[in-house]
Parts: sequence; C-alpha cells; structure tokens
Amino acid sequence: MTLPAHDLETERAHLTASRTALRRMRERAEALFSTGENVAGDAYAAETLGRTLSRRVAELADDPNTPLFFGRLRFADSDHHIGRRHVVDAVGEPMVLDWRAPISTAFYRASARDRRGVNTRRRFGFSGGVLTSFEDEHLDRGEELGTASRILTAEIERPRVGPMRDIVATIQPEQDELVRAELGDSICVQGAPGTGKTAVGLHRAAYLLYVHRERLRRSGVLIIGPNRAFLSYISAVLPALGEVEVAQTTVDELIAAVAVRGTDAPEVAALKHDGRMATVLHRALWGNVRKPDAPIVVSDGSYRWRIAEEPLRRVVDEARREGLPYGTGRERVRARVVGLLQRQSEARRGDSPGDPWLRRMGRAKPVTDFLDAVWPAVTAEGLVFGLFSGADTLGRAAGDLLTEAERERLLWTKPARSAKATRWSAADAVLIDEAAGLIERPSGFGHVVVDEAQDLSPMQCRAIARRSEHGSITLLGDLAQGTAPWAATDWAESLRHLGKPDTPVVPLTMGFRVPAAVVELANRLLPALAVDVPEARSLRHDGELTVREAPDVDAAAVGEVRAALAHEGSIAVIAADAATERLHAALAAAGVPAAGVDDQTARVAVVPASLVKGLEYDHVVVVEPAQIVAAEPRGLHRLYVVLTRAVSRLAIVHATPLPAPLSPFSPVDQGQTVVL
Ligand SMILES: Nc1ncnc2c1ncn2[C@@H]1O[C@H](COP(=O)(O)OP(=O)(O)OP(=O)(O)O)[C@@H](O)[C@H]1O
Repeated sequence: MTLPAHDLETERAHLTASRTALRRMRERAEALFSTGENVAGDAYAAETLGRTLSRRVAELADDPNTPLFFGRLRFADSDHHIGRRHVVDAVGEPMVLDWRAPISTAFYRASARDRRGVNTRRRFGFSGGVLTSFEDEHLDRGEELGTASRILTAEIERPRVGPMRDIVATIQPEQDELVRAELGDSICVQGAPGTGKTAVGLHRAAYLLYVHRERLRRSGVLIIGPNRAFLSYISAVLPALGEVEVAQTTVDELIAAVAVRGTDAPEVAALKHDGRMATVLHRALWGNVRKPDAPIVVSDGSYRWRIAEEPLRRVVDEARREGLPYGTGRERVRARVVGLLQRQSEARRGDSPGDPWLRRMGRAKPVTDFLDAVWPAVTAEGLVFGLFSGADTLGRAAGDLLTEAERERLLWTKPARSAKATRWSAADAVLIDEAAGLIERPSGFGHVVVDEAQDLSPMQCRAIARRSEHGSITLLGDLAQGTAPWAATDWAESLRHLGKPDTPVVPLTMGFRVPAAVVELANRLLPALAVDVPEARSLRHDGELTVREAPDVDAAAVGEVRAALAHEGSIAVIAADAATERLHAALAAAGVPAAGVDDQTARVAVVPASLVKGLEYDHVVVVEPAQIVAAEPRGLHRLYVVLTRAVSRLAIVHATPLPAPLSPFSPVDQGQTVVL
C-alpha cells in the first residue's frame, strides 16, 4: 500500500507538535517543582507536593526513541491520537490521549463486528523514533486486519536487545481485558510461555495506578518476581509508562526480617514450606496463653486493688475469642485489666482516675507479671527457635499434624544458644514471617502482581496473602514451568493459600515470543509434566530450529554462537548450572567472551538454566538438555522453561541422547537446521 504522502507529513507534524507540547508540560512541572516549597503551607504539604511534582516531572520525560503516540481513532464526531501519556496543547486541548483513558479501550478492542463507534483505526510504524508508516482499518467498511497487521507483526518480531519493553502499542484484546480488570477483581492468569503474562501484569499495574491514582498511592502497588535478574529485566517497563513509584521485589526480599545465613536439606526445606506449618505455628503461639489461676493484687500507693481469678479468666477468654493478632491481644488484656482497676477506683473514690494513673497501673509489676504468665510476649524468631530446638514444644504443637519422622526432620540436632545466634535458613525466614504475621498484622498493598506464581510454596502464598488481605492480586504463572520442589500443580490450592479462593483462572495461549516450530518441540514435553494446562500456540511463523548431535558440545555451542552473531539480536547459551563456567571458558578461548545473566545489554550471555525463567533472547543455544534434566528433581519442567526462551532461533547441541520426550527427534531433522 502506498501511503498518501501528505497524510504522513500531517502525522509527522502532529508528532513534532505533541513533542513540543510535552516539553512545555514538563517545563511547567519543573517550574512548579522549584517553587513548590513557597506555595505549600507547611513542611508536610511541601514534601507531599514536592514528591508529587517530582514524580510528575519524571512522568513527563520524553524518550526520543519511544513513539509518543502509536495509534489514532476516528469516531463519527471526534478524532484522537493514542499514546503513552496525555499530552495537551497550550490551552489544554488534548493532542494525545493516554492509552489507559476510557476512550482508548476501543483502540484495543474494537472490531469490525463490534466497532465501539470507531470508524477508522490507524496504527503507526516507527523506526528509531521516526514515524515511517501507518496502516488503516476502516472498521465501518468491515475491514479488520487483526493479527495480520503488518505493523503489529513487525513490532512483535522486532529483535530483542536489552531489558523488556512495554507493549502498549500492540496489546491484544484478550490481554486488554485482563489489563483493564477492575481494581477490586483478583485474577489468576494461566499462560503458556511467551503469552504475555509478565507484560499483562505490568500494564495492569500501570492501568490501575492511572485509574485509582490517589487510592493506590496511599496503599501502594507491589510487583513480586522470582529473582533479581528478572526484576532488573522488567524494571524499565513501568517507568517507560510514566509509573516511577512501584515497588518491585522478590518473595525472599519481601519477608527478609532475619538475615539468611543457613541452609536446609531439600526435604527439610520442603516440609518447612508445607501449609501444615501454618497450623503448627498458630498452635505453638497460642499454646502460650494460660488460664489465670490467681488474683492480681496491685497497689497505687494509696490503696490496694484486687481482681479475682474469675473476671481475669473472662478477660483472657474474651480477648482470645476476638481473633486479634497475638500481640494486639496481649495489649487488649492489659487494657481490660486496667479497666477493671479503674472501675474499682471509681467506685471507691467517686471520680475517674486520670491518664497518668491508668498508664502507671498498666505498667505496674503485678499486671505485667500477670500478662507474662497468661499471655507472654513472644517474638517471631523466639517462637520458631523454641519450636525447632525442643521436641516437647514441637510435639505439643504438631503431634497430630506431622508424623514422628517429619518432626524429627524439623528438629535441630544442635540448636544455637539463642534465637539471635541461630543461622536461619530461607525456609526459616518464611516461618518467621508467618509467626510475625500472627503476632502483628503487616500493612498491606492495594494491589499485588505476582509473577511466576507457580513456584510459590503454600507458606510463601500466605506471606503474600497477609500483604494483600484488603487488596486485590494479579497472579501470573504457568503450571508447566513449575520448578520449585513445592511448585503448584493446580491453581485452586495456591489461590486458597493466597486467601482469594474465588479468583477466576483465565488462560492465555497465544504466544508472542517463541516461533511455532519451537513451541511444537517444547509441547512434546507437556504430557510428561503432569499438569493440566492448555498447549501453547504461536503467532510467529518465522524462526529457526536446529538440533545438532556433536561429540564436543562446547565446540558445537561456540559454532552456534558464531552463527547467531551473523544475525541481529541477543544471544544466550543456556546450560545446566554446573556447565556454565566451562562454557564461559570455551567462548572466551574462542574469542567470543560472554556476559552473565545480569548484563542485559550484552550481545552474548551464558545463562544457568536455573536463572533463565521469565527471560528471553533472540538466539538461544541450549547445551546438553539431558544434563539440564538430570540436575534437579523437576528437571523436565526446567527444560520446558529453557526451550521456550527463544524469540527467533533455537539451537540444541548435545552429545548424550536427548531426554525421552524429545527423542526420537525425526532423523530428517537431526543434525540439520530446520528453517521455518
Ligand atoms: N501484545 C503483544 N504485542 C507485542 N509483544 C508482545 C505482546 N504480548 C507479549 N509480547 C511480547 O512477548 C514476549 C513474551 O511476553 P512475556 O514475557 O510477558 O510472556 P510470559 O507469558 O510472561 O512468558 P514466560 O511464561 O516465559 O514468563 C515479550 O517480549 C513481550 O514483550
């Protein structure tokens, strides 16, 4: 299609004018920022205003390589450019509408059958920030390109370099429904590899912040990812969408109340992550509460007051029944005991004692001694320490819940002298967090996005549940990619542990990353993975798949890297963790030094199989799949993850036979490049 030249010129002029307008908006925000202190009434207001304005300045940053708008909608009576943020001209007239604005929904969802009032949808093609083309769909004439759009395909097939980028220009209708789900709605997305789960989660966070800015600024939005390498890979997406204040963390960091200096044997860690431990901790904690068996006698200097056993029992029973966190319950008992003293004092003196008297009574030794006896102060570390250092304590809390062998497994053979001196493991940290949550409720977030959620243990789910009790969650994952020993095999259980049992599970199956032939190869593993998930499909019919048997896999891997260097885009050599050092050396010796997983700008990286989850590279060289499978109990799941990282080309090199589900690889294919 040849484009009307003047149309393109007009669009370019609108782009230039919008850029100028954005610059003016930014200058205005900067000017306000510098005078903010003078206009705000007090220090607190000044700080709040300063923060708001500095965020606004950051939001309005313009990246010359990122198109300011990517679409245009023509309705019968209006016409809008759609972009990454609102841009208004000098008199406040909109020049670009934010993709999250209600009108923009039509850009993603309108179809010839359901036009949503749209006559024409235009998509723009850019090259290095320069507007080079556009494509029109005259929906009013029944024209619709769908995924046949050339601009859409080019965007999806664009080679990857560096960190993840946003997909606002090409969000697909089924993704958009998830992105724009109501704030109150929790959702669980079961998505095959590369179907855009991470992208959906991040865009949903940006969308919710736009629609519920004030509410979520107070309560916050949290993104939880599997590891730091993953977080750094996704870290640029939200700022590119103008959202600079979203916390991004791993579960381990989220619950890092103690320093982790110890390790557990795998079977011990698995048991500590088991959901039964929640009951064990609950019982151990509440087992500290005793029935009062003596009166309290307390003097205020003038009088001696006495509270009999019976009212004390009632106070403790009532506080127990209220279902408060343990620490709050203890303070409630203290307050009620003081209340009983107050009433006696009022009866005797005829007037109410003042606050200082009440405070003094609350701290009086007989009152504190009473509390220590019937509702002792407990720390989270102390609770877990007590549980694993004494067979009696563990037996009382877990006698009928854990088998004797399981209890044996949990007990330390040589406990440290104190909780403080204990070398806590990562699994202990999860238990300590659970205990801390029983003692005092942590503050929660308005919305939590959890990526790679299939790898969360029941206890980790509970840690997240505590932080989203009054908010909603977006759970993203793929049961087929579960590699943790406690990985979920069905979502219902995870959702129950997350405290959101009624959350709908929505599948995504259309892949945007992995070429069709690679998806077909990876799908061969699915029957062996023992999970009930829909097969992945692929939008991409480009790509290359090579399977090469070679006696020297290192040399073969170097050869594949050299071949990949002839193409554009990132290259990763993915191997069992134990083989990565050797491959680094082989590549360096061949004059192609490679970076590690942390360097996202590197052209070539060697990445251990255990860290590649969630990442993607244009060209992937998988070294010795059988070794990847053999390295861990859920090795086939790991291999499924590894095989689905490639955007354009996948080469598998092996000396030992391929794992059963992959072999026999068709003899025609074996040793050859299959160009797809
Ligand atoms: N609508 C879209 N338009 C363009 N690119 C897309 C779209 N949806 C997803 N992608 C791209 O496809 C790739 C895979 O997306 P993403 O990483 O979000 O998938 P995922 O489902 O989280 O994958 P995994 O299961 O491997 O973690 C990314 O490069 C993403 O930008």
